[in-house]
Amino acid sequence: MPTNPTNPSNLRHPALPVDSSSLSLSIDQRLGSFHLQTELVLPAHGVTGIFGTSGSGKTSLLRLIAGLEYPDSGVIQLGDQVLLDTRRRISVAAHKRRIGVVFQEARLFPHYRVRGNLTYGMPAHASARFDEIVELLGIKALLERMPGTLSGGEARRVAIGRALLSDPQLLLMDEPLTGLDGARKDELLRFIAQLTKQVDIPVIYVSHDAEEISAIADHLVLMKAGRVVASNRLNHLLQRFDLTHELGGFDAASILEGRVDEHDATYNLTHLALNDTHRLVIPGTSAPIGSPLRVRILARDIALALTPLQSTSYRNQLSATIEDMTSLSTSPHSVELLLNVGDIRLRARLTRKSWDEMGLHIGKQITALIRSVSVAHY
Ligand SMILES: Nc1ncnc2c1ncn2[C@@H]1O[C@H](COP(=O)(O)OP(=O)(O)OP(=O)(O)O)[C@@H](O)[C@H]1O
Repeated sequence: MPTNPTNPSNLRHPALPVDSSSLSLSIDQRLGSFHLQTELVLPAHGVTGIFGTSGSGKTSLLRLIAGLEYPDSGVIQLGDQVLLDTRRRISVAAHKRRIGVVFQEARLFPHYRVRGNLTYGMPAHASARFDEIVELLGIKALLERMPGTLSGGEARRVAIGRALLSDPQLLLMDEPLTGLDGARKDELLRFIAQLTKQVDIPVIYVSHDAEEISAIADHLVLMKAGRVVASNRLNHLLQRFDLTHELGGFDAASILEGRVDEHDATYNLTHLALNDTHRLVIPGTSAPIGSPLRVRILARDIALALTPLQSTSYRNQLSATIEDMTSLSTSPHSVELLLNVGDIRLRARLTRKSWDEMGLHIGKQITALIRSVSVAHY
């Protein structure tokens, strides 16, 4: 990779607001007829999902951050460290960026045992974390195995371990679940979601799978044709009616974070506290009491009633106010609603006929009905 670019562009890259360890970037790159023009400031903690249709520029963006590609012009800064500044002819080499990368395929060294793969590129000071990370990834029994003998999920976990042991300041994951089948994919997805909570390294997670992003991301960057359409907290973007189409693939839904309050062993249900006053009954989980849990409720899985119902199979009845409503030209039979449940926002979808017949309006108090069996948890 060149360190003295000969093509400084005349594009202006405005100063970006930088938190102590956030990632900020301003990139301009032409790849054939494709033009990546991206300005972003990403959080220093948690998982940022990069979502967009095929060819929107997700992988190109990741490769630029990793230092595997060099843009026509741009600035990339991780915390107070400038990784790239084409105008000042600064470019930190990929291997010096302290960025761990996990690709679509594990890319393990075939002639090294798992142990050798894990320690490859591990700085001496990171060796103290070897046992902890091996434990966390559940790969102790695999240490003496050759990569060719591993299952896809095992190999992916080793690749994640190798990236973590390189002592990164930032972890990039490019579709790390590609090619895994349903059960293994779910298992590794839950595992990565847990891992990102335990390891306080910011993660950028590229995927075109809405379910994966819903399970894992705190922040979402929505890309289209090389540009950032929106960048904000996942929940915030999911509430935006105007992005319903852009978030194609995401069913209109709400992501809620709660705490496990109680397990009902008789019926295998879990009670989740959403806040001081609201609870949800969801399918049973093994999550310990008090632990955080994320749930996703699809807009189409919420029904409304004017008053609480007495005899009903709906296990969840939340008192709510209609905060906003719109109709989308793509579905003229329905209306999109935003419900206010205390400090929580819920998206709901009804037929326009129900909206009219029930005399609903913005500001009206209603009861939101949610079937327990419809709630997905991660
Ligand atoms: N070296 C290159 N030369 C020409 N075009 C390129 C090059 N690299 C990428 N592109 C084009 O840039 C666009 C963005 O590619 P990129 O791989 O970043 O998209 P993506 O969002 O990751 O897609 P996918 O979800 O399919 O992996 C595509 O149209 C691709 O064909």
